[in-house]
Parts: sequence; C-alpha cells; structure tokens
Amino acid sequence: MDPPPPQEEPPKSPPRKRPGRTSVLPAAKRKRDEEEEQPDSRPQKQKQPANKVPDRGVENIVREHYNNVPERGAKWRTTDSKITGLRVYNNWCKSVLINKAGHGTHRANVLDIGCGKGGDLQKWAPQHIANYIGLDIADVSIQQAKERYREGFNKRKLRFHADFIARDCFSGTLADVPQVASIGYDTSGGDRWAQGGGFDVVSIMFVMHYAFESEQKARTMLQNVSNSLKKGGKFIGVIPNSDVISDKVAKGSKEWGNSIYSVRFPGEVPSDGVFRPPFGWKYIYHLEEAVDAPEYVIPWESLRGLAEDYNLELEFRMPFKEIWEEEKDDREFGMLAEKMRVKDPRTGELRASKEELEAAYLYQGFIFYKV
Ligand SMILES: C[S@@+](CC[C@H](N)C(=O)[O-])C[C@H]1O[C@@H](n2cnc3c(N)ncnc32)[C@H](O)[C@@H]1O
Repeated sequence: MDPPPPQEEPPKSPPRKRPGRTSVLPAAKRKRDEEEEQPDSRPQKQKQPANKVPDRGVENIVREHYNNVPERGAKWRTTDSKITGLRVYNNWCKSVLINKAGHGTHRANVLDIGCGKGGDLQKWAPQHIANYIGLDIADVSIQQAKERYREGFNKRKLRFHADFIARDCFSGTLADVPQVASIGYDTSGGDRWAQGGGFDVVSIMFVMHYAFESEQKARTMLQNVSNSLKKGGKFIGVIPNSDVISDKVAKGSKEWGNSIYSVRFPGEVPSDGVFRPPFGWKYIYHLEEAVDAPEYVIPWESLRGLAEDYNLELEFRMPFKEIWEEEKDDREFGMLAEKMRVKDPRTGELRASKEELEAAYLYQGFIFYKV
C-alpha cells in the first residue's frame, strides 16, 4: 500500500497484532563535576566498587544533558560539524549492524531503546520494516525525533509506521507502554511455552553504558529487551569496548583522550584493569559537540553472562576498527560507505582524522539473538 500523500499526518498507532497481550549549562556542569569529585563518607555496601560516589540519579543528569544538546540539522551534521568524519564512520558501523540484523526479516517490528533525536530512522528505511518504536528518557529529543520522522514520512523517505515515547527504559517494565504492548511484550514471567514478545529487533546504540550504574538497572534493561523480542529476534547495539578501557586502566591511566574525546575516572580504578563487581564503575565521557556526561563501564564478559540469564545468546561482537576492516570491501557495505561519504571521494582515504578514529575505536558492536 502506498503511503498517504505528502503533508498527511503519519498513522497514530501500530496495528494491534496481539490484542490483550499485553548540553548541560556550564555552571550546572561545573557543580556536577564538583559533586562527582566528593568522596563518599557513607559506609560502602560490600558490593560497590571503590569509586562509587553518591549520584543525584544519573538518569536526571543524562536527561538534562541530552535535552540541552541543540538540534542543528542534517547539513551541519554532515558538513559543518568538527567531527563529521567521526559521525559518518559511526553511522556506517551502525548501518552495518542494522543491515545484518534486518537481513531476512520482512515487515519487521523494531524497538529502539534510547533513540535520541531519531538519528537512526533513515538507516532502517532500506530494511522495509513495518513498525518502529523509539523510546528515550529525554523528552525534548523525543519531540525532535517525531519531527524528523514526520519530515521523512512526508518526503516519502520513510514508509514505515513510527511512534516515539519519552521513557526511562532501565527503571521499570515496558509492559505498560501501550505502543510496545500492542506489538507484543511477554508478561508470562518466563513461561517456557510463552510466545515471547512481538519485536524482531531491539536496538540500543550508544546507550547501554548508562544502565551499568547498578545491577538492578542492567537487569531491568535486559529483561525489557528479552520480553520485547520474538524467539529468534535480534538484540543489536553499540557500547564502549571494555577491553580498551581495561588496557588503559591496567597501564595506570585514569584519564586519557585527545582534542575530540576524553575519558576520566573521578574515583579509584582497579590496578589490574578487571572491573569487579561489574557495576557502578563511573567515568566522565566527553565528546566534542555531543556528550559531556557520566557513563559506566560495561565489562564485556559480564554483559555476555548476564544476557544468558535472559535467553540472549551472542551471535556477533566486533570492535569498530575491525568492522571497517572486515566490511569495507563487501560489495553492499563498500557501496554504502561511498554513499555515506565515509571516505573522501577524491583521495579514497577515510574522512575521519587520526584523532576521530581514536574516538571511534573506543566502541564495539554486538548482536545477540533470543533463544
Ligand atoms: C549518545 S545518545 C544515543 C542516541 C541514539 N541511540 C544514537 O545512536 O544516535 C544516548 C541516548 O540515550 C538516552 N538514554 C540515557 N539513559 C536512558 C534511559 N534510562 N532510558 C532511555 N533512554 C536513555 C539519552 O537520552 C540519549 O538520547
């Protein structure tokens, strides 16, 4: 069916498939940094890492931060930004993951956790998906994502249905988000005969590091992912590579970076680089023009083990550097790299500078599947 003519409102809600199933302001930033540097005088619970300091709720800091990042438009992002090379490199890596997860699905349902301003909407268009639900804790970003979708829909670049909801995805079940429940959220409580959720793909790009503040948040996040996914569905994402962080820390660094990005641990770090217990290891991440907020280490093996508790088995894990090396000569991904101008068309060199690539190489992509 063709989409309605331009200017028409996009449809409001997805078809009910299974009825009944259910930039921080400078002064504020300075104050926040000062708060973060204060040592914790309270008795530490046994399982807290040594650098755990009292937070006023990382979700409030994060919401405030992202709500204050201005939307500067596509032209700025692709030509005027100081980190254009990094942006296109990251976007290409995300597209590779999206493409791998979308391969073989038809009219898929996609849940994007921490969708931000809708930056990945275009990447889903070639996958011919049916429904896209974007959730994000930052309400201003959600409004901007709605706007971006409406524009794409009216220009007929986006032909799928989409809904956007402001929601903290790590503090409670998503069963009571009507747009999620109507596509399918498993509320059986782990019944092995239950059908599972209704989503073919759950995506979490550059977001999960906020969930590793505590075990409870990380488990709530994984429970929401698992309950949303169909059996065989894919869980894809981009996270900081804990191997890179552990290497730096084991060599005695608590702070590193360049003119584009920096990582700074305000508290103690493990001298052997092994983050145990695996939650609450806070660092302050800065990315030029984009991020200035606390994040938490995601120790890779802990994530993998925890995911198994929620019937999520690892299919693929690859650092960003390797994704480029492995896939750049692939026919489809190579062409995509040209289209996205990851390389300079005149020189054939990557547009990302050495410093931008250092920032990119902090990350890795993954795909789990629901068993
Ligand atoms: C670096 S941005 C990534 C946005 C988008 N996924 C992308 O790749 O462009 C991180 C996003 O995570 C969102 N976020 C952080 N904590 C969240 C939570 N508890 N629930 C939902 N979204 C969250 C932030 O508001 C922000 O939009």
